[in-house]
Amino acid sequence: MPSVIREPFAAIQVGYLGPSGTYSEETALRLCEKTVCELKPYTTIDSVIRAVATGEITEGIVPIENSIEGSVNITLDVLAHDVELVIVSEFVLPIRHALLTKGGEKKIDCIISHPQPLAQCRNYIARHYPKARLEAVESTAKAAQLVAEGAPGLAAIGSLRAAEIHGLTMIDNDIQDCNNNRTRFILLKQKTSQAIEEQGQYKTSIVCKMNGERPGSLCELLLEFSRRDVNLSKIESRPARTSLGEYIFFFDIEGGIHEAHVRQAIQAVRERSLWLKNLGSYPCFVL
Ligand SMILES: O=C(O)C(=O)C[C@]1(C(=O)O)C=C[C@@H](O)C=C1
Repeated sequence: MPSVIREPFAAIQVGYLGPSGTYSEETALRLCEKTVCELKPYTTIDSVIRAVATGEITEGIVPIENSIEGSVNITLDVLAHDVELVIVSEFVLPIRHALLTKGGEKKIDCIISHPQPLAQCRNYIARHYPKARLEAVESTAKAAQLVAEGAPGLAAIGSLRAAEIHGLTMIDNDIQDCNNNRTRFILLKQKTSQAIEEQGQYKTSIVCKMNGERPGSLCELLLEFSRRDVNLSKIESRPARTSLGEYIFFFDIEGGIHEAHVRQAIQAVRERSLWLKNLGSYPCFVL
């Protein structure tokens, strides 16, 4: 199977975090299985998102949340502050990390990976390589590339697919701190009138900055959902970037914008907010 589908005249160009061998690429390949599209690697997650925003590519696939380490902050921050894009679908990928070296050596001085996998394998590293230096790079495949090009004593944390692509040897597998490790990816597009099929379970993502913070403000905002029987599947706060201690809130709402109670709850929350961005309604991922 080619690692990148190259269709020079494809109307859909999907950007992902490269180089070849990342979990993001694996997700992009699965998502694009049935479509003719050109897959384009980028060196960072934010450059993928920004390339969709400028129209350089039509779609971008980026990680947003992991079951061990939580939110991918760069994705949340760029979506909230820097671009006007919508989420059109989500995909959940099981993540199984391996420890990879060039010649199968087990004497390791330095472990290289993306910050998320380094955190997802924190206990394993502390138990087996407490003295190893940790080095964070842009992606797991970039780490594999560096190990392949570097001196002995370097190890990468990444997938078996990355090992195969970059010619590394797996010295330990399934090293993530929890077995059921999963990362949720989202597919982003520019804002157009979103087609909703009105079938199946939908999810809507929003981000807002509350208007005023007095005792009970967040509780009153949450009541707008509960009063309308709208369930939330995720709440996350991030710095508002206005002042220390000021936050913005991300909500994942069960239901689509085509459902009246969801629309009304969002409108009520908008009225309690300084600003609110609708990040899109999209079908829930089902395994
Ligand atoms: O480095 C990669 O392989 C990626 O696709 C990035 C990423 C992430 O940012 O969370 C994706 C899934 C895994 O959780 C680990 C790393």
